[in-house]
Amino acid sequence: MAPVSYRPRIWAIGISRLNRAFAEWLPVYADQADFRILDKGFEAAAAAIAREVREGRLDAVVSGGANGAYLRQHVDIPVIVVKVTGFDVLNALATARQRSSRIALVTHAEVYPEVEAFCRAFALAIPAYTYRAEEDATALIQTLRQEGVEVVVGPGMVADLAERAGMAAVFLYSGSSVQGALEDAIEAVRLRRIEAGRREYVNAILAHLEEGVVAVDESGRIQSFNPAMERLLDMPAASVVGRRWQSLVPSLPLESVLESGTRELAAIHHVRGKTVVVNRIPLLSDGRATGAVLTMQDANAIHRADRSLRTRTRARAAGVRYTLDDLLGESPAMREVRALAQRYAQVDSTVLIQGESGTGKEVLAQGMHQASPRHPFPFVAVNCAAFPETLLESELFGYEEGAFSGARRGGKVGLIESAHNGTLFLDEVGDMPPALQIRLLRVLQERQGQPVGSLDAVPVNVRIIAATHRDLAELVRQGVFRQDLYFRLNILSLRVPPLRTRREDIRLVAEALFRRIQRRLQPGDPVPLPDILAQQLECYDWPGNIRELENVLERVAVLMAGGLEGVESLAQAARSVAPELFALPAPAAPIPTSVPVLHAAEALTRVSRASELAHIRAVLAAHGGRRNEAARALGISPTTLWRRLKAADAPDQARDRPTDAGGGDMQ
Ligand SMILES: Nc1ncnc2c1ncn2[C@@H]1O[C@H](COP(=O)(O)OP(=O)(O)OP(=O)(O)O)[C@@H](O)[C@H]1O
Repeated sequence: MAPVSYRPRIWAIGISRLNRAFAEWLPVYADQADFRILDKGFEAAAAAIAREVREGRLDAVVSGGANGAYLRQHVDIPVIVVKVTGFDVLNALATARQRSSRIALVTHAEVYPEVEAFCRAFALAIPAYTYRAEEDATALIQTLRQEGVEVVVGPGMVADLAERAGMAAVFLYSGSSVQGALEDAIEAVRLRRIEAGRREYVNAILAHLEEGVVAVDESGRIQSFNPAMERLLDMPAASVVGRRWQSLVPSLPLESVLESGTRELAAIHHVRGKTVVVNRIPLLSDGRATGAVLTMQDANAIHRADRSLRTRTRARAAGVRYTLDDLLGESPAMREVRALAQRYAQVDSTVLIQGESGTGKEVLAQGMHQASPRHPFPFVAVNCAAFPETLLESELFGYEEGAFSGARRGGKVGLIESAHNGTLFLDEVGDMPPALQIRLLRVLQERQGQPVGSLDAVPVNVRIIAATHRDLAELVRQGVFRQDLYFRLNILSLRVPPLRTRREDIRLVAEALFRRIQRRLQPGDPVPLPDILAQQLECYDWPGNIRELENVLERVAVLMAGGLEGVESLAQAARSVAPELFALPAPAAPIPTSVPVLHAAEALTRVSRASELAHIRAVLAAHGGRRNEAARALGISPTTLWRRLKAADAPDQARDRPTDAGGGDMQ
């Protein structure tokens, strides 16, 4: 808003008589404005004004007659023209009449209707003439002199010309009309500053909007053009303000809104290669449109906002629990994994994490997300092995309303889209059905997903981290995993080593996890891991890796929370809660003699499979054949346990496969 103390800077511009009148009246207003009298006309005056306006030193000018009319056309600030009232004219005529009866009235542009009416009413014949420019006035004065006119009544320039031509002259402007013009000029500056203050305020608000806004006046000329609109139309505001909107963007006219005074909302248009949503709103004053506003939004932005609203709850629910610091292990292999993960977190390339079950692949994926610039956005994890094919498809890609019977109203946003701007973690990617592999490949190649039943692909910005416990290269060789997808996923690669290959980590990880578990289970200071137990842990092979270690430690922690004294009782109790630790002569389990030695490589796989099987059987036995308990102890699901036993051709186990609900011996 205009500061209260602001003093308007005004020039009074006239020639001879008018300037004398200004000089007479200006002192009256000296306390309200800074005035300066300029004795110039037309082009010279316009050039001087333009200079001053450029420097920001002038707010308005006051002038009269043809000069005022000229300046109005040629300068960018308010020009207040001294107005001649009918009363002024009659006064001047009365003065002239005292000198001679041969009078002529010369006015700029128009003959005053009051004078005509007065002359008619009193049957007076006073010839009245008009002029538009200085040349007309000079020629007219010569003619009047030749016609014998003795007194000319007119504005300053006309009066000067008449005197120079040897006639008498009476100045037309009265003191009150000059006074009125000076007061109007002060008021015009004041209003203009208030308006400028308001415009600045509105522009400051508009500058912060994401939506493009243009405001036009009644004639369709642009008054405001915000930065968002500059970006959308790629036009700088400085070059468009004051121009006609219609000439800049003819495809989005505002004329109809200005004429009808009715708004048009949410119309879709294509402008400069973008799809935009446009609102056109008239600015009404007393029911009449005095301007209009057009707002424009990139349809993609609305789409994204809509999607993010729809997905917010889901994305939040995903949550991220781990950072890279939570990935325990100080062996060289684990240090290397953490260092690589830290580096990979900084880029957007797809990462493939390979490692046995329970080695911390998800911990690693979450840690990378947390260490990446995407950390404020969602981390969405999908277990590709956990869904039947069709369900996985709709979970991943979402679907449109009515895509299939049973489809939810309003459709459903897929997990890929939910991860927009964040990270999508595809766990067990090796188990992804072939039909979905090709769709995932498309997401990776084109960075867009296509909801089931929709023709439109939705652009997504996600970083993909995939993980598998399976040997993907081998699956490619067997033809069950697409080679092109494998290459796309395996851009950056991380291998998490199993715990048995880094035995030096076992104690350290176990101690840290033991503390963590105790803190979770009960308040108070955690007790250290008993040494006798730590030694036993170090001797074990950990087929279920850290997940299995965590399970064993949790059982021990529960046991110790119940109160145990003495090494003996601890060893005995540990034997009862974690019999698997005592079941095998670890670490170097002897190669079962039933494994025949063939080629070296094959023998190795057979050996590891056989030792795994022997171990599973031992744990199963230690748990009295209760598969669910044994699976939990091994850190694998009952289904996996069943599968392994079946693969080893154990028909006795395969017969009573556990149900998905984890039935069997669970209870
Ligand atoms: N290096 C580690 N440091 C600390 N905790 C770990 C580590 N590795 C695994 N864990 C713990 O083990 C459990 C299993 O980890 P995670 O789910 O990340 O394994 P995974 O390799 O993804 O297993 P799966 O292949 O079965 O999905 C988690 O509870 C995690 O806290």
